Amino acid sequence: MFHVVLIISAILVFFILKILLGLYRLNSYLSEIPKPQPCSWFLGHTLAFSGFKDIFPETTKIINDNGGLIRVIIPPAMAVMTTDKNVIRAVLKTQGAKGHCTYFIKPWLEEGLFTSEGTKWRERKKILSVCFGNLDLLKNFIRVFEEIGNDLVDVLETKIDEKCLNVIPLMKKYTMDVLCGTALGVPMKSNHYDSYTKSVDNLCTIIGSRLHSPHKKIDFLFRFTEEYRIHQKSLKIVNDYFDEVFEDKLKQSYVDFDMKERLTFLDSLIRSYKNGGQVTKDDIREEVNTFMFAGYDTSSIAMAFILYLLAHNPTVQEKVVQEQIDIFGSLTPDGPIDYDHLQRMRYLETVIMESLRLYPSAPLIGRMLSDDIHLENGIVLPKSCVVLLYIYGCHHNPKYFPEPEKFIPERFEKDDIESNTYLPFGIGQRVCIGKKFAILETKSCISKIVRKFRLLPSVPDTKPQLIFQMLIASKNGVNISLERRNSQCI
Ligand code: HEM
Repeated sequence: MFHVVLIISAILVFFILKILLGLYRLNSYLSEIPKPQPCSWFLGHTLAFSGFKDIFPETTKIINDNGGLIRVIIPPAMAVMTTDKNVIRAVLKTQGAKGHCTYFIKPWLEEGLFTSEGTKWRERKKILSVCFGNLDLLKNFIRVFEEIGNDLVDVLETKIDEKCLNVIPLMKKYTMDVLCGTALGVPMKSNHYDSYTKSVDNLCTIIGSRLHSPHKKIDFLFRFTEEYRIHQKSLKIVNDYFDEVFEDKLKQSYVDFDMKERLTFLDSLIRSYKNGGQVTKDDIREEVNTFMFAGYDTSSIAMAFILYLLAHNPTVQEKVVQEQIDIFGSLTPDGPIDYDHLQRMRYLETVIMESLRLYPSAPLIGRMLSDDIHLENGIVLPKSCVVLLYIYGCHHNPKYFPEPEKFIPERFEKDDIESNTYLPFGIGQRVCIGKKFAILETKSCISKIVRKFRLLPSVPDTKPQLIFQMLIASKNGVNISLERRNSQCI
Protein backbone atom coordinates (compact mmCIF):
# COMPACT_ATOMS: atom_id res chain seq x y z
CA MET A 1 0.00 0.00 0.00
CA PHE A 2 2.81 2.36 0.97
CA HIS A 3 4.43 1.72 -2.43
CA VAL A 4 1.21 2.56 -4.28
CA VAL A 5 0.85 5.88 -2.38
CA LEU A 6 4.51 6.63 -3.10
CA ILE A 7 4.13 5.97 -6.82
CA ILE A 8 0.93 8.06 -7.08
CA SER A 9 2.59 10.92 -5.16
CA ALA A 10 5.64 10.74 -7.42
CA ILE A 11 3.42 10.90 -10.53
CA LEU A 12 1.52 13.88 -9.09
CA VAL A 13 4.73 15.70 -8.19
CA PHE A 14 6.06 14.97 -11.69
CA PHE A 15 3.01 16.52 -13.35
CA ILE A 16 2.95 19.55 -11.03
CA LEU A 17 6.64 20.15 -11.70
CA LYS A 18 6.04 19.80 -15.42
CA ILE A 19 3.28 22.44 -15.31
CA LEU A 20 5.42 24.77 -13.18
CA LEU A 21 8.43 24.35 -15.48
CA GLY A 22 6.24 25.02 -18.51
CA LEU A 23 4.90 28.18 -16.87
CA TYR A 24 8.42 29.26 -15.89
CA ARG A 25 9.66 28.78 -19.45
CA LEU A 26 6.66 30.64 -20.89
CA ASN A 27 7.05 33.43 -18.34
CA SER A 28 10.70 33.94 -19.25
CA TYR A 29 9.80 34.27 -22.94
CA LEU A 30 6.94 36.64 -22.23
CA SER A 31 8.58 38.69 -19.47
CA GLU A 32 8.80 41.80 -21.65
CA ILE A 33 5.07 41.86 -22.25
CA PRO A 34 3.27 44.07 -19.70
CA LYS A 35 1.50 42.19 -16.93
CA PRO A 36 -1.34 44.42 -15.66
CA GLN A 37 -1.65 44.89 -11.90
CA PRO A 38 -3.08 43.70 -9.57
CA CYS A 39 -1.88 40.17 -10.24
CA SER A 40 -1.93 37.93 -7.19
CA TRP A 41 0.96 35.42 -6.91
CA PHE A 42 -1.59 32.64 -6.30
CA LEU A 43 -4.71 33.55 -8.33
CA GLY A 44 -3.04 35.66 -11.03
CA HIS A 45 -5.61 37.91 -12.73
CA THR A 46 -8.61 35.74 -11.84
CA LEU A 47 -10.00 38.18 -9.26
CA ALA A 48 -8.99 41.30 -11.18
CA PHE A 49 -11.05 40.34 -14.26
CA SER A 50 -14.03 39.01 -12.34
CA GLY A 51 -14.12 42.25 -10.30
CA PHE A 52 -14.64 44.50 -13.34
CA LYS A 53 -17.97 46.29 -13.41
CA ASP A 54 -17.84 46.83 -17.16
CA ILE A 55 -15.72 43.92 -18.27
CA PHE A 56 -15.40 44.73 -21.98
CA PRO A 57 -14.48 48.46 -21.90
CA GLU A 58 -12.23 48.00 -18.85
CA THR A 59 -10.33 45.14 -20.47
CA THR A 60 -10.07 47.14 -23.71
CA LYS A 61 -8.59 50.11 -21.84
CA ILE A 62 -6.00 47.98 -20.06
CA ILE A 63 -4.82 46.31 -23.26
CA ASN A 64 -4.82 49.48 -25.35
CA ASP A 65 -3.02 51.46 -22.59
CA ASN A 66 -0.32 48.76 -22.70
CA GLY A 67 0.33 49.03 -26.41
CA GLY A 68 -2.21 46.39 -27.51
CA LEU A 69 -0.53 43.35 -25.92
CA ILE A 70 -0.68 42.07 -22.33
CA ARG A 71 0.21 38.95 -20.39
CA VAL A 72 -2.70 37.31 -18.57
CA ILE A 73 -2.34 34.72 -15.82
CA ILE A 74 -5.37 32.61 -14.92
CA PRO A 75 -3.73 29.68 -13.04
CA PRO A 76 -2.72 27.13 -14.18
CA ALA A 77 -2.66 28.85 -17.58
CA MET A 78 -0.83 31.85 -18.93
CA ALA A 79 -1.77 33.56 -22.17
CA VAL A 80 -1.21 36.77 -24.05
CA MET A 81 -4.13 38.93 -25.06
CA THR A 82 -4.02 41.37 -27.93
CA THR A 83 -5.94 44.05 -29.81
CA ASP A 84 -3.01 44.85 -32.10
CA LYS A 85 -3.58 44.26 -35.81
CA ASN A 86 0.07 43.30 -36.43
CA VAL A 87 0.04 40.65 -33.71
CA ILE A 88 -3.32 39.40 -35.02
CA ARG A 89 -1.90 39.14 -38.53
CA ALA A 90 1.20 37.30 -37.30
CA VAL A 91 -0.87 34.83 -35.27
CA LEU A 92 -3.22 34.11 -38.10
CA LYS A 93 -0.37 33.43 -40.50
CA THR A 94 0.64 30.40 -38.45
CA GLN A 95 -1.32 27.14 -38.46
CA GLY A 96 -2.67 28.04 -35.02
CA ALA A 97 -4.86 25.38 -33.48
CA LYS A 98 -7.71 26.18 -31.11
CA GLY A 99 -6.12 23.78 -28.60
CA HIS A 100 -7.89 23.52 -25.27
CA CYS A 101 -9.95 26.64 -26.11
CA THR A 102 -12.61 24.21 -27.41
CA TYR A 103 -12.30 21.61 -24.63
CA PHE A 104 -15.82 22.03 -23.16
CA ILE A 105 -17.52 21.92 -26.55
CA LYS A 106 -15.90 18.67 -27.66
CA PRO A 107 -18.24 16.20 -25.94
CA TRP A 108 -21.00 17.64 -28.15
CA LEU A 109 -19.30 18.64 -31.42
CA GLU A 110 -16.59 15.95 -31.23
CA GLU A 111 -14.42 16.46 -34.33
CA GLY A 112 -16.70 18.80 -36.29
CA LEU A 113 -15.40 21.72 -38.34
CA PHE A 114 -15.32 24.10 -35.38
CA THR A 115 -13.27 21.81 -33.15
CA SER A 116 -11.14 19.68 -35.49
CA GLU A 117 -7.54 20.39 -36.46
CA GLY A 118 -5.02 19.53 -39.19
CA THR A 119 -5.91 17.10 -41.97
CA LYS A 120 -9.31 16.30 -40.50
CA TRP A 121 -10.24 19.99 -40.42
CA ARG A 122 -8.99 20.51 -44.00
CA GLU A 123 -11.09 17.59 -45.30
CA ARG A 124 -14.16 18.85 -43.45
CA LYS A 125 -13.68 22.39 -44.69
CA LYS A 126 -13.54 21.14 -48.29
CA ILE A 127 -16.80 19.21 -47.98
CA LEU A 128 -18.68 21.90 -46.06
CA SER A 129 -17.47 24.77 -48.23
CA VAL A 130 -19.38 23.07 -51.06
CA CYS A 131 -22.59 23.23 -48.96
CA PHE A 132 -22.10 26.78 -47.70
CA GLY A 133 -20.89 28.06 -51.05
CA ASN A 134 -23.86 26.54 -52.91
CA LEU A 135 -25.92 29.53 -53.97
CA ASP A 136 -28.95 27.39 -54.91
CA LEU A 137 -28.97 25.87 -51.45
CA LEU A 138 -28.72 29.32 -49.83
CA LYS A 139 -31.50 30.63 -52.07
CA ASN A 140 -33.73 27.74 -50.93
CA PHE A 141 -33.11 28.74 -47.34
CA ILE A 142 -34.53 32.21 -47.95
CA ARG A 143 -37.99 30.67 -48.00
CA VAL A 144 -37.32 29.14 -44.57
CA PHE A 145 -36.16 32.55 -43.25
CA GLU A 146 -39.33 34.03 -44.70
CA GLU A 147 -41.78 31.60 -43.09
CA ILE A 148 -40.12 31.78 -39.69
CA GLY A 149 -39.84 35.57 -39.98
CA ASN A 150 -43.62 35.73 -40.54
CA ASP A 151 -44.17 33.70 -37.36
CA LEU A 152 -41.85 36.07 -35.50
CA VAL A 153 -43.76 39.13 -36.70
CA ASP A 154 -47.01 37.50 -35.49
CA VAL A 155 -45.47 36.96 -32.06
CA LEU A 156 -44.22 40.57 -31.97
CA GLU A 157 -47.78 41.74 -32.69
CA THR A 158 -48.77 40.28 -29.34
CA LYS A 159 -45.94 42.15 -27.58
CA ILE A 160 -46.88 45.62 -28.71
CA ASP A 161 -48.05 46.65 -25.23
CA GLU A 162 -44.84 45.52 -23.53
CA LYS A 163 -42.82 48.65 -22.92
CA CYS A 164 -39.71 46.74 -21.87
CA LEU A 165 -39.50 43.81 -24.26
CA ASN A 166 -36.42 41.60 -23.96
CA VAL A 167 -35.81 40.49 -27.55
CA ILE A 168 -33.17 37.85 -26.78
CA PRO A 169 -35.60 34.91 -26.28
CA LEU A 170 -37.51 35.88 -29.43
CA MET A 171 -34.38 36.04 -31.52
CA LYS A 172 -33.21 32.74 -30.07
CA LYS A 173 -36.47 31.10 -31.12
CA TYR A 174 -36.13 32.59 -34.62
CA THR A 175 -32.55 31.38 -35.13
CA MET A 176 -33.24 27.96 -33.66
CA ASP A 177 -36.23 27.47 -35.99
CA VAL A 178 -34.13 28.67 -38.91
CA LEU A 179 -31.32 26.26 -38.06
CA CYS A 180 -33.69 23.33 -37.68
CA GLY A 181 -35.36 24.22 -40.96
CA THR A 182 -32.12 24.65 -42.89
CA ALA A 183 -29.73 22.20 -41.24
CA LEU A 184 -32.13 19.34 -40.50
CA GLY A 185 -35.33 20.16 -42.37
CA VAL A 186 -37.54 18.83 -39.59
CA PRO A 187 -41.20 19.60 -38.91
CA MET A 188 -41.14 22.21 -36.19
CA LYS A 189 -44.39 21.52 -34.46
CA SER A 190 -43.57 17.95 -33.33
CA ASN A 191 -43.11 17.05 -29.65
CA HIS A 192 -39.53 15.97 -30.24
CA TYR A 193 -38.75 19.33 -31.74
CA ASP A 194 -39.36 21.13 -28.45
CA SER A 195 -37.19 18.79 -26.42
CA TYR A 196 -34.48 18.94 -29.11
CA THR A 197 -34.37 22.75 -29.17
CA LYS A 198 -34.45 22.92 -25.36
CA SER A 199 -31.53 20.48 -25.23
CA VAL A 200 -29.45 22.51 -27.70
CA ASP A 201 -30.17 25.58 -25.58
CA ASN A 202 -29.14 23.71 -22.40
CA LEU A 203 -25.87 22.58 -23.97
CA CYS A 204 -24.95 26.13 -25.05
CA THR A 205 -25.77 27.52 -21.59
CA ILE A 206 -23.85 24.84 -19.71
CA ILE A 207 -20.76 25.17 -21.91
CA GLY A 208 -20.76 28.94 -21.21
CA SER A 209 -21.22 28.39 -17.48
CA ARG A 210 -18.31 25.90 -17.26
CA LEU A 211 -15.94 28.57 -18.56
CA HIS A 212 -16.63 30.78 -15.57
CA SER A 213 -16.74 28.35 -12.75
CA PRO A 214 -13.38 26.99 -11.54
CA HIS A 215 -14.81 23.75 -10.14
CA LYS A 216 -16.97 23.00 -13.20
CA LYS A 217 -13.87 23.31 -15.39
CA ILE A 218 -12.51 20.13 -13.81
CA ASP A 219 -14.28 17.13 -15.35
CA PHE A 220 -14.11 15.10 -12.16
CA LEU A 221 -15.85 17.81 -10.09
CA PHE A 222 -18.28 18.76 -12.88
CA ARG A 223 -19.64 15.20 -12.73
CA PHE A 224 -21.06 15.89 -9.28
CA THR A 225 -23.14 18.88 -10.42
CA GLU A 226 -26.78 19.04 -11.50
CA GLU A 227 -25.61 20.66 -14.73
CA TYR A 228 -23.64 17.54 -15.62
CA ARG A 229 -26.85 15.49 -15.42
CA ILE A 230 -28.68 17.99 -17.67
CA HIS A 231 -25.68 18.08 -20.02
CA GLN A 232 -25.65 14.30 -20.46
CA LYS A 233 -29.41 14.09 -20.85
CA SER A 234 -29.43 16.91 -23.42
CA LEU A 235 -26.59 15.30 -25.34
CA LYS A 236 -28.55 12.07 -25.56
CA ILE A 237 -31.73 13.82 -26.74
CA VAL A 238 -29.82 15.76 -29.39
CA ASN A 239 -28.01 12.70 -30.73
CA ASP A 240 -31.08 10.42 -30.60
CA TYR A 241 -33.08 13.00 -32.51
CA PHE A 242 -30.35 13.25 -35.11
CA ASP A 243 -30.41 9.45 -35.52
CA GLU A 244 -34.16 9.53 -36.05
CA VAL A 245 -34.04 12.31 -38.65
CA PHE A 246 -31.04 10.71 -40.37
CA GLU A 247 -32.75 7.30 -40.69
CA ASP A 248 -35.91 8.97 -42.03
CA LYS A 249 -33.94 10.88 -44.62
CA LEU A 250 -32.06 7.77 -45.69
CA LYS A 251 -35.36 6.12 -46.52
CA GLN A 252 -36.20 8.91 -48.95
CA SER A 253 -35.31 7.93 -52.47
CA TYR A 254 -32.33 9.33 -54.30
CA VAL A 255 -34.64 10.99 -56.77
CA ASP A 256 -36.34 12.85 -53.93
CA PHE A 257 -33.09 14.57 -53.12
CA ASP A 258 -32.51 15.74 -56.64
CA MET A 259 -36.08 16.85 -57.09
CA LYS A 260 -36.44 18.47 -53.74
CA GLU A 261 -36.83 22.20 -53.73
CA ARG A 262 -35.96 22.36 -50.09
CA LEU A 263 -32.60 20.72 -49.78
CA THR A 264 -31.13 21.19 -46.34
CA PHE A 265 -27.51 20.91 -45.16
CA LEU A 266 -28.37 17.43 -43.93
CA ASP A 267 -29.80 16.37 -47.31
CA SER A 268 -26.75 17.70 -49.02
CA LEU A 269 -24.40 15.73 -46.74
CA ILE A 270 -26.55 12.60 -46.97
CA ARG A 271 -26.35 12.81 -50.74
CA SER A 272 -22.59 12.64 -50.47
CA TYR A 273 -22.93 9.74 -47.97
CA LYS A 274 -25.26 7.84 -50.32
CA ASN A 275 -22.89 8.49 -53.21
CA GLY A 276 -20.21 6.62 -51.29
CA GLY A 277 -18.34 9.89 -50.61
CA GLN A 278 -15.87 10.39 -47.75
CA VAL A 279 -18.52 11.29 -45.16
CA THR A 280 -19.80 8.82 -42.58
CA LYS A 281 -22.90 9.06 -40.41
CA ASP A 282 -20.72 10.14 -37.45
CA ASP A 283 -19.19 12.90 -39.56
CA ILE A 284 -22.65 14.16 -40.49
CA ARG A 285 -23.82 14.14 -36.87
CA GLU A 286 -20.75 16.13 -35.83
CA GLU A 287 -21.41 18.76 -38.48
CA VAL A 288 -25.13 19.09 -37.78
CA ASN A 289 -24.27 19.59 -34.09
CA THR A 290 -21.61 22.11 -35.12
CA PHE A 291 -24.11 24.22 -37.08
CA MET A 292 -26.47 24.15 -34.11
CA PHE A 293 -23.75 25.36 -31.78
CA ALA A 294 -21.95 27.84 -34.04
CA GLY A 295 -25.02 29.34 -35.70
CA TYR A 296 -27.40 29.68 -32.74
CA ASP A 297 -26.41 32.16 -30.05
CA THR A 298 -24.01 34.02 -32.37
CA SER A 299 -26.81 35.02 -34.73
CA SER A 300 -29.55 35.58 -32.14
CA ILE A 301 -27.38 37.88 -30.02
CA ALA A 302 -26.31 39.80 -33.13
CA MET A 303 -29.94 40.35 -34.16
CA ALA A 304 -30.97 41.45 -30.67
CA PHE A 305 -28.26 44.14 -30.62
CA ILE A 306 -29.20 45.34 -34.12
CA LEU A 307 -32.78 45.89 -32.91
CA TYR A 308 -31.49 47.68 -29.82
CA LEU A 309 -29.20 49.98 -31.84
CA LEU A 310 -31.95 50.79 -34.36
CA ALA A 311 -34.32 51.61 -31.50
CA HIS A 312 -31.75 54.08 -30.14
CA ASN A 313 -30.80 55.61 -33.49
CA PRO A 314 -34.01 56.78 -35.18
CA THR A 315 -32.22 58.47 -38.11
CA VAL A 316 -30.44 55.24 -39.00
CA GLN A 317 -33.68 53.31 -38.56
CA GLU A 318 -35.55 55.57 -40.96
CA LYS A 319 -32.75 55.21 -43.54
CA VAL A 320 -33.14 51.43 -43.25
CA VAL A 321 -36.91 51.77 -43.69
CA GLN A 322 -36.50 54.06 -46.71
CA GLU A 323 -34.26 51.42 -48.30
CA GLN A 324 -37.01 48.84 -47.73
CA ILE A 325 -39.55 51.12 -49.44
CA ASP A 326 -37.15 51.62 -52.36
CA ILE A 327 -36.80 47.85 -52.72
CA PHE A 328 -40.39 46.70 -52.13
CA GLY A 329 -42.29 49.80 -53.22
CA SER A 330 -44.19 49.91 -49.90
CA LEU A 331 -43.94 48.78 -46.32
CA THR A 332 -46.22 45.74 -46.68
CA PRO A 333 -44.37 43.14 -44.60
CA ASP A 334 -46.12 40.04 -45.93
CA GLY A 335 -44.75 40.04 -49.48
CA PRO A 336 -42.11 37.41 -50.27
CA ILE A 337 -38.42 38.30 -50.01
CA ASP A 338 -36.06 36.81 -52.57
CA TYR A 339 -32.29 36.67 -52.91
CA ASP A 340 -32.15 39.80 -55.08
CA HIS A 341 -34.10 41.81 -52.51
CA LEU A 342 -31.61 40.77 -49.84
CA GLN A 343 -28.65 41.63 -52.07
CA ARG A 344 -30.06 45.12 -52.57
CA MET A 345 -30.26 45.83 -48.82
CA ARG A 346 -26.84 47.49 -48.81
CA TYR A 347 -27.52 50.04 -46.10
CA LEU A 348 -28.97 47.34 -43.85
CA GLU A 349 -25.76 45.40 -44.41
CA THR A 350 -23.68 48.33 -43.11
CA VAL A 351 -25.99 48.44 -40.07
CA ILE A 352 -25.32 44.74 -39.43
CA MET A 353 -21.56 45.27 -39.78
CA GLU A 354 -21.49 48.30 -37.50
CA SER A 355 -23.60 46.50 -34.92
CA LEU A 356 -21.22 43.52 -35.00
CA ARG A 357 -18.35 45.97 -34.53
CA LEU A 358 -19.90 47.45 -31.40
CA TYR A 359 -21.22 44.13 -30.09
CA PRO A 360 -19.22 41.27 -31.68
CA SER A 361 -21.11 38.07 -30.75
CA ALA A 362 -17.76 36.32 -30.29
CA PRO A 363 -15.71 38.98 -28.47
CA LEU A 364 -12.66 36.78 -27.93
CA ILE A 365 -11.11 33.90 -29.86
CA GLY A 366 -8.10 31.84 -28.89
CA ARG A 367 -5.23 30.18 -30.70
CA MET A 368 -2.48 27.90 -29.50
CA LEU A 369 0.62 28.72 -31.50
CA SER A 370 2.05 25.95 -33.65
CA ASP A 371 5.34 27.85 -34.19
CA ASP A 372 7.31 30.62 -32.53
CA ILE A 373 6.25 34.07 -33.67
CA HIS A 374 8.84 36.87 -33.87
CA LEU A 375 7.10 40.21 -33.42
CA GLU A 376 8.45 43.43 -34.95
CA ASN A 377 9.46 44.75 -31.48
CA GLY A 378 11.73 41.73 -30.91
CA ILE A 379 9.37 39.86 -28.57
CA VAL A 380 9.00 36.15 -29.29
CA LEU A 381 5.68 34.41 -28.68
CA PRO A 382 6.77 30.80 -28.26
CA LYS A 383 5.22 27.67 -29.75
CA SER A 384 2.28 26.35 -27.62
CA CYS A 385 1.62 29.79 -26.16
CA VAL A 386 -2.11 30.64 -26.09
CA VAL A 387 -2.91 33.95 -27.78
CA LEU A 388 -6.32 35.51 -27.12
CA LEU A 389 -7.43 37.77 -29.95
CA TYR A 390 -9.61 40.33 -28.22
CA ILE A 391 -12.01 41.19 -31.03
CA TYR A 392 -14.11 43.54 -28.88
CA GLY A 393 -11.05 45.60 -27.93
CA CYS A 394 -9.82 45.76 -31.50
CA HIS A 395 -13.24 46.99 -32.69
CA HIS A 396 -13.25 49.65 -29.95
CA ASN A 397 -9.70 50.87 -30.59
CA PRO A 398 -9.81 54.56 -31.65
CA LYS A 399 -6.64 53.98 -33.72
CA TYR A 400 -8.68 51.76 -36.05
CA PHE A 401 -12.21 53.13 -35.63
CA PRO A 402 -12.48 56.87 -34.86
CA GLU A 403 -15.15 57.64 -32.24
CA PRO A 404 -15.39 53.92 -31.55
CA GLU A 405 -18.36 54.12 -29.17
CA LYS A 406 -20.60 55.80 -31.75
CA PHE A 407 -22.96 53.82 -33.98
CA ILE A 408 -22.04 55.00 -37.50
CA PRO A 409 -23.01 52.40 -40.16
CA GLU A 410 -21.71 54.78 -42.86
CA ARG A 411 -18.13 53.92 -41.84
CA PHE A 412 -18.63 50.66 -43.74
CA GLU A 413 -19.78 52.39 -46.93
CA LYS A 414 -16.22 53.17 -47.92
CA ASP A 415 -13.82 50.32 -48.44
CA ASP A 416 -11.18 51.72 -46.10
CA ILE A 417 -11.29 49.57 -42.97
CA GLU A 418 -7.71 48.51 -42.16
CA SER A 419 -7.12 44.79 -42.59
CA ASN A 420 -7.02 42.63 -39.44
CA THR A 421 -8.94 45.24 -37.41
CA TYR A 422 -12.51 44.10 -38.11
CA LEU A 423 -13.09 40.45 -37.34
CA PRO A 424 -16.60 39.64 -36.06
CA PHE A 425 -16.55 36.43 -38.10
CA GLY A 426 -12.97 35.60 -37.20
CA ILE A 427 -10.29 35.83 -39.82
CA GLY A 428 -7.79 33.73 -41.76
CA GLN A 429 -8.19 30.02 -42.40
CA ARG A 430 -10.71 29.50 -39.60
CA VAL A 431 -13.00 32.33 -40.64
CA CYS A 432 -16.70 31.65 -40.06
CA ILE A 433 -18.10 29.37 -42.73
CA GLY A 434 -21.65 30.57 -41.97
CA LYS A 435 -20.98 34.28 -42.57
CA LYS A 436 -23.01 34.59 -45.77
CA PHE A 437 -25.81 32.47 -44.33
CA ALA A 438 -25.88 34.60 -41.16
CA ILE A 439 -26.01 37.89 -43.08
CA LEU A 440 -28.88 36.69 -45.30
CA GLU A 441 -30.81 35.33 -42.33
CA THR A 442 -30.31 38.58 -40.38
CA LYS A 443 -31.28 40.82 -43.30
CA SER A 444 -34.46 38.83 -43.88
CA CYS A 445 -35.45 38.99 -40.21
CA ILE A 446 -34.71 42.71 -39.66
CA SER A 447 -36.39 43.61 -42.95
CA LYS A 448 -39.60 41.87 -41.82
CA ILE A 449 -39.54 43.58 -38.44
CA VAL A 450 -38.77 47.17 -39.47
CA ARG A 451 -41.39 47.09 -42.20
CA LYS A 452 -44.05 46.31 -39.63
CA PHE A 453 -42.85 48.04 -36.46
CA ARG A 454 -41.12 51.22 -35.38
CA LEU A 455 -38.44 50.24 -32.87
CA LEU A 456 -38.18 52.44 -29.78
CA PRO A 457 -36.14 52.39 -26.57
CA SER A 458 -37.70 50.42 -23.74
CA VAL A 459 -39.51 52.25 -20.93
CA PRO A 460 -37.61 52.68 -18.68
CA ASP A 461 -34.68 52.77 -21.09
CA THR A 462 -32.24 50.06 -20.01
CA LYS A 463 -28.69 49.78 -21.27
CA PRO A 464 -27.48 46.19 -21.74
CA GLN A 465 -25.14 45.17 -18.90
CA LEU A 466 -22.61 43.22 -20.87
CA ILE A 467 -21.09 40.05 -19.50
CA PHE A 468 -18.73 37.54 -21.03
CA GLN A 469 -20.03 33.99 -21.29
CA MET A 470 -18.52 32.12 -24.18
CA LEU A 471 -20.08 34.86 -26.27
CA ILE A 472 -21.10 38.40 -25.47
CA ALA A 473 -24.27 38.43 -23.34
CA SER A 474 -26.35 40.87 -21.34
CA LYS A 475 -27.23 40.36 -17.68
CA ASN A 476 -30.44 42.41 -17.96
CA GLY A 477 -31.50 41.30 -21.45
CA VAL A 478 -31.62 43.47 -24.56
CA ASN A 479 -34.76 45.55 -24.23
CA ILE A 480 -36.75 47.67 -26.66
CA SER A 481 -40.39 48.58 -27.28
CA LEU A 482 -42.46 48.47 -30.46
CA GLU A 483 -45.01 50.62 -32.21
CA ARG A 484 -47.03 49.41 -35.22
CA ARG A 485 -46.14 51.27 -38.44
CA ASN A 486 -48.74 52.49 -40.80
CA SER A 487 -48.00 50.59 -44.03
CA GLN A 488 -48.71 53.74 -46.09
CA CYS A 489 -46.18 56.04 -44.44
CA ILE A 490 -42.95 55.87 -42.50
C1 HEM B 1 -23.73 36.65 -36.63
C2 HEM B 1 -23.50 35.37 -36.70
C3 HEM B 1 -22.16 34.71 -36.53
C4 HEM B 1 -21.01 35.19 -35.98
C5 HEM B 1 -20.76 36.55 -35.35
C6 HEM B 1 -20.03 34.13 -36.10
C7 HEM B 1 -18.71 34.24 -35.66
C8 HEM B 1 -17.75 33.27 -35.85
C9 HEM B 1 -16.37 33.41 -35.47
C10 HEM B 1 -15.76 34.63 -34.77
C11 HEM B 1 -15.73 32.28 -35.85
C12 HEM B 1 -14.24 31.99 -35.68
C13 HEM B 1 -13.98 31.24 -34.41
C14 HEM B 1 -12.50 31.02 -34.20
O1 HEM B 1 -11.70 31.40 -35.05
O2 HEM B 1 -12.15 30.47 -33.15
C15 HEM B 1 -16.71 31.39 -36.44
C16 HEM B 1 -16.44 30.13 -36.91
C17 HEM B 1 -17.41 29.26 -37.38
N1 HEM B 1 -18.74 29.55 -37.60
FE1 HEM B 1 -19.65 31.33 -37.27
N2 HEM B 1 -20.60 33.05 -36.69
C18 HEM B 1 -21.90 33.35 -36.99
C19 HEM B 1 -22.84 32.53 -37.59
C20 HEM B 1 -22.61 31.24 -38.00
C21 HEM B 1 -23.59 30.38 -38.62
C22 HEM B 1 -25.03 30.79 -38.92
C23 HEM B 1 -22.99 29.17 -38.82
C24 HEM B 1 -23.53 27.90 -39.41
C25 HEM B 1 -24.77 27.62 -39.66
C26 HEM B 1 -21.61 29.28 -38.36
C27 HEM B 1 -20.68 28.27 -38.40
C28 HEM B 1 -19.36 28.41 -38.06
C29 HEM B 1 -18.39 27.33 -38.15
C30 HEM B 1 -18.67 25.90 -38.60
C31 HEM B 1 -17.16 27.87 -37.73
C32 HEM B 1 -15.82 27.14 -37.65
C33 HEM B 1 -15.05 27.38 -38.95
C34 HEM B 1 -13.68 26.71 -38.92
O3 HEM B 1 -13.11 26.52 -37.84
O4 HEM B 1 -13.18 26.44 -40.01
N3 HEM B 1 -21.42 30.56 -37.86
N4 HEM B 1 -17.93 32.03 -36.44
